[in-house]
Amino acid sequence: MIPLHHDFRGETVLVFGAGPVGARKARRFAREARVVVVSPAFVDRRFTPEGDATGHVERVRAAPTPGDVPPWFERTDPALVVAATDDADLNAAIAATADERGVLHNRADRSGTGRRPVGEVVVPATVREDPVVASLATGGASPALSKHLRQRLEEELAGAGAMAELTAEVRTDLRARDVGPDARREAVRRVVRSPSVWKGLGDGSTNARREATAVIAEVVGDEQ
Ligand SMILES: C[C@@]1(CC(=O)O)C2=NC(=C\c3[nH]c(c(CCC(=O)O)c3CC(=O)O)Cc3[nH]c(c(CC(=O)O)c3CCC(=O)O)/C=C3\N/C(=C\2)[C@@H](CCC(=O)O)[C@]3(C)CC(=O)O)/[C@H]1CCC(=O)O
Ligand SMILES: NC(=O)c1ccc[n+]([C@@H]2O[C@H](COP(=O)([O-])OP(=O)(O)OC[C@H]3O[C@@H](n4cnc5c(N)ncnc54)[C@H](O)[C@@H]3O)[C@@H](O)[C@H]2O)c1
Repeated sequence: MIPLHHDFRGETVLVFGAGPVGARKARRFAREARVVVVSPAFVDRRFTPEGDATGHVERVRAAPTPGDVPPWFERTDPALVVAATDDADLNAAIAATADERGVLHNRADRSGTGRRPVGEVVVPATVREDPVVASLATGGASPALSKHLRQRLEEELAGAGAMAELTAEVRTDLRARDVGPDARREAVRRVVRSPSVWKGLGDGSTNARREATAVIAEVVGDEQ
């Protein structure tokens, strides 16, 4: 399986089932999308989006049968549908409806590395250091391992978002100074590898910027 990144801003994600898994997926997608969760029961779960997102999750109390599934697609026009109920037949009907309509779908009740239709997506564990995002999956083999590796990567990626922003600025500055592409590439490479810049990011962006300027000067001189 090959990971891709989707932009869900302005889109709707339709989730069936509000157990721990449905709630987790709803929080995840509410970071960007409008999320509608359909379930007969909502037991004491958190539905506020992850991170600093301001979106919200719409909860609809209903217990659709497989035959009731298509009208939900018409009502909400989803970009992605999540089947997270504890009813295998219903989850299968949700997946089949999505497949017929060419809508991306995720089945919470199916793991394993067997072949999936191309519209059936797996939700990875993610580490976010905006704008950096790392996703981990095990081809459906071991979600517990994905979670464990995600926790380990969280430490590894601390500061990566700030590094992405800093190097984007560095690239823009070097372009403005008419530094040629080879020197620019070398300077940016040295910045992302520099322990002193990473350390500076931990201490605040002014320190990081100063360290980066010193590293860049080694490549292109220090004229402004
Ligand atoms: C990564 C993560 C993302 C997320 O869901 O947000 C995610 N599962 C997470 C946690 C987790 N899931 C399970 C456990 C208990 C330990 C265990 O059994 O292993 C734990 C750990 C825990 O809860 O501590 C059990 C489980 N998972 C699936 C089944 C279905 C089945 O086999 O029937 C069952 C068994 C149900 C049963 O038998 O009872 C199915 C899927 N779970 C996936 C993703 C997809 C594969 C990703 C991959 O390729 O690795 C896939 C295929 C479909 C999908 O959901 O997209 C999230 C961690 C988020 C984080 O913390 O970072
Ligand atoms: N992907 C994962 O990480 C993962 C982890 C554990 C379990 N699972 C699988 O995913 C399924 C969901 O897990 P869970 O722990 O949240 O289960 P759960 O049993 O706690 O929740 C199931 C939810 O589905 C709802 N539901 C029942 N009938 C419905 C209907 N007709 N329409 C809409 N919603 C309906 C229930 O009210 C409940 O909110 C499990 O059955 C299991 O197979 C997946």
